[in-house]
Amino acid sequence: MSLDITATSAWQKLRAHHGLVSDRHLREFFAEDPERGRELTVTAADLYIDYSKHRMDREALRLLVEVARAAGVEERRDAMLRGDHVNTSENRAVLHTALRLPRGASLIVDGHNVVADVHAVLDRMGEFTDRLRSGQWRGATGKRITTVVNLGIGGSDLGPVMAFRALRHYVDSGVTARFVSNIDPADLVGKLAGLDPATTLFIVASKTFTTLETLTNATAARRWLVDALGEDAVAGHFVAVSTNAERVAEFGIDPANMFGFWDWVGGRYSVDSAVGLSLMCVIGREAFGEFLAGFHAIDRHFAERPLESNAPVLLGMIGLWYSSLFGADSRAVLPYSNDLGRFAAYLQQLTMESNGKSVRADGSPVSMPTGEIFWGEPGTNGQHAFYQLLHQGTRLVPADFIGFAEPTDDLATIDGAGSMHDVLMSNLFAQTKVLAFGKTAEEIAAEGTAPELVPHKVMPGNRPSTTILAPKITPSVLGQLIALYEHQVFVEGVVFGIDSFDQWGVELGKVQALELEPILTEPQAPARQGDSSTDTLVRWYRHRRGRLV
Ligand SMILES: O=P(O)(O)OC[C@H]1O[C@](O)(CO)[C@@H](O)[C@@H]1O
Repeated sequence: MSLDITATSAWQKLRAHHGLVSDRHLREFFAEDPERGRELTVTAADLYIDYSKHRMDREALRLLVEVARAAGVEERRDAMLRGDHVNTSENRAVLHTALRLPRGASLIVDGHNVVADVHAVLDRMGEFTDRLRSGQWRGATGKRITTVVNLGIGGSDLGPVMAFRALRHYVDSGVTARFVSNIDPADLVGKLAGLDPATTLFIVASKTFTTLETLTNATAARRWLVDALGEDAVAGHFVAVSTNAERVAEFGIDPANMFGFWDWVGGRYSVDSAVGLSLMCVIGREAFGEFLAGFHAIDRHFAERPLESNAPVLLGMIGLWYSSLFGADSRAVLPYSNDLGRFAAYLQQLTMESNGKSVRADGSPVSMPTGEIFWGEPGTNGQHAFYQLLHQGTRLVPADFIGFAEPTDDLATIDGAGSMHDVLMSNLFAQTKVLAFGKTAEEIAAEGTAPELVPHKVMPGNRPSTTILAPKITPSVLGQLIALYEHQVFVEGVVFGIDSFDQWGVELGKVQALELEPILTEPQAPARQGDSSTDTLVRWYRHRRGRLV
């Protein structure tokens, strides 16, 4: 039986305490507890995390930790880390943390040391990328490969594409990358534009090697290559990343050019597996090793720190405080870094595919809202778009601000005296301050504002945020940030009592799309799907495509 956390005394105490503090303002919390800005912080590897601007006192934090304990977060964490089958609906271990264990470590799962397997694949990836980057690996015409095109979707795309952008300063060898995911042909056509088949290598990345989008794009890419260079060129221009050697071979890729991983790596947890091959191609094996070391540093923090000072536990429980008790639907992720422009999109799969569930592991219905909706854009762009709602809207949107001490690029300000990066960071600090403390009607009136304008200008404040600071975007820091969110998702999932590692909800749509496709394309197919909306939409489409009989 899965535990219903809401039936525990720990939850009831938390709920009761929420009733006492939920109407209080962050201004009051800071006035009563002036040290909270210094003390409600935690350091995890290179990350400095300030969680003081949350609508809670220290007692609420204590009770949140009590709930985490009552839910069995420590036991479930340890079970995951040692390879128990915590993905119960698929009866699988969940071992993305094994992907970043250092060489020489040992983790015996079902009688087998998985760390040795992980490093064997990493070594093969390293050898391949060394050859590619040094120009030893040549295409069919003898030319060096200058572009790798990753063909994958979901977890086989979002991680590499996000990290490639974030780590653009580490692209160092004349090999660059492009990423194609969508079955919309515009994606492949757009990304192939300007590429020379002779200098292009495709990485077909698919855990299952059955995903329609990826196999369709891979087939189209193969045609593009063969049309230019002939069938014999395929071997030198296609490699695969998958757990399914049989399907890879069927597709025509030599299994010698396949980089494997295992069913205990979930797609959305796979950027640090062979799925990161495209990233390794452009940043090299050493930088990729630093990326993995960053994940591992947070894994250790998560495994070893008491819950009271455990960053993923605290942040996961704070997320739950808002989603379960304040009814907040979403969390904004606001990196003050243009290079993290795809970070929110990456987190959307991580958090929403993991925790968007309605039943607990034993099939019983959940007793609280699950799955925070993650969204966001880099600052300062978001300030000129949706921050109005964050500041004065009626919805409560907790936000994660992420910033860096050192810029990846810097330029002088208008007067030539300052640094644009300093301006960027002053915006981050200003936004968290204004969100938390706002500006009262009295303060606005005292500035001589016309009385009728005062209500429009009131900044209510009491809008919570976490601030995560790091020295610089390096491969290690990026790994740390990803692992920080991976483990938050896990913590929340344990409290919900759900299986955070399956994704049954995406299957039916795939099946129905396969059923509908011939109805859209075959003129003689009966255009009836049984419901009047789908029938009418299909008829509209067939009509516009000249296929209406
Ligand atoms: O790597 P694959 O097997 O092609 O799957 C791609 C993505 O599709 C999903 O299964 C969802 O449809 C994701 O979980 C996964 O990351």
